Amino acid sequence: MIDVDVRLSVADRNRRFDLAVRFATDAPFAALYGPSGSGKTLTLQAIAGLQRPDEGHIRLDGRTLYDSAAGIHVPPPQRRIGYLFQSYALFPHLSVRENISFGLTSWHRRRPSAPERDHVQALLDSFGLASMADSRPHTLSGGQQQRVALARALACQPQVLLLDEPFASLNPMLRQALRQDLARVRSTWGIPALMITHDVDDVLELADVAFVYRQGQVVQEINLHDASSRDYARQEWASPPPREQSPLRQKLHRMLLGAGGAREA
Ligand SMILES: Nc1ncnc2c1ncn2[C@@H]1O[C@H](COP(=O)(O)OP(=O)(O)OP(=O)(O)O)[C@@H](O)[C@H]1O
Repeated sequence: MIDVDVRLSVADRNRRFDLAVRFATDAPFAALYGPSGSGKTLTLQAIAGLQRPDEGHIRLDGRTLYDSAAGIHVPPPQRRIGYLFQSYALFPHLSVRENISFGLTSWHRRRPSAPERDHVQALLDSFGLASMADSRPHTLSGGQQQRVALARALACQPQVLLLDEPFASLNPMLRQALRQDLARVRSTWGIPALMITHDVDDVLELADVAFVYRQGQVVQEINLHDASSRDYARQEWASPPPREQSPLRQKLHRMLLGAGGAREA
């Protein structure tokens, strides 16, 4: 399905970040998991064509989207990628139906074709949005807005769905409902997905494989269909990340142990 091997650097006046990631999978649902600032979003942007890597290749279902050696850089609109942003990014002045149809129109073709309109209607029905098709996004709940964003990402019949923390701004109950929606959509429409998440439950419930990020690199690949790997992920990621033992914290630790009557090891 997807084969990514890219190196890219981003910098502004004060900082620089180097991404050097490599992963390939045939799994229908892959998660990118790792700490904040480790390069997950940059990876999705490179796949979508919003960031041009310095070197490497990106292949999707045998189609080359980027190849530095061959001089290939397919422009974003031709990549057939559905991108779901963390913040939904719905257009406030457009109705639900117009938001979903947005990618099907352009300045010289204002109305979608009849088959495209049927496809949009099927998405509205499938996501339970038909009754609010003419409403504006601000009148919808967070979960409904997220469904509109998901339907919009699917409207152009993408080859892959890129999901950037799709449930981040939802409460736990809505998260659970949306996970089920996403799993249903994935199997109904048969579209592979690549999802960034910080939530171990997203990984355990949705993903077939997880690529673990650290400082701009993929450091681990976890097969979620393997029972021991699942247990490892559940235990490893459920606990809070280790806290840095600064000299001040070490001193505090010693003081507290001392105050509790325990001897320092
Ligand atoms: N245009 C840019 N100029 C300079 N630094 C950048 C630029 N874009 C991203 N970065 C830096 O690159 C690093 C990786 O960013 P990225 O958004 O990919 O992280 P992430 O793993 O998706 O984080 P999060 O999980 O918080 O979304 C961050 O330190 C970010 O500040």
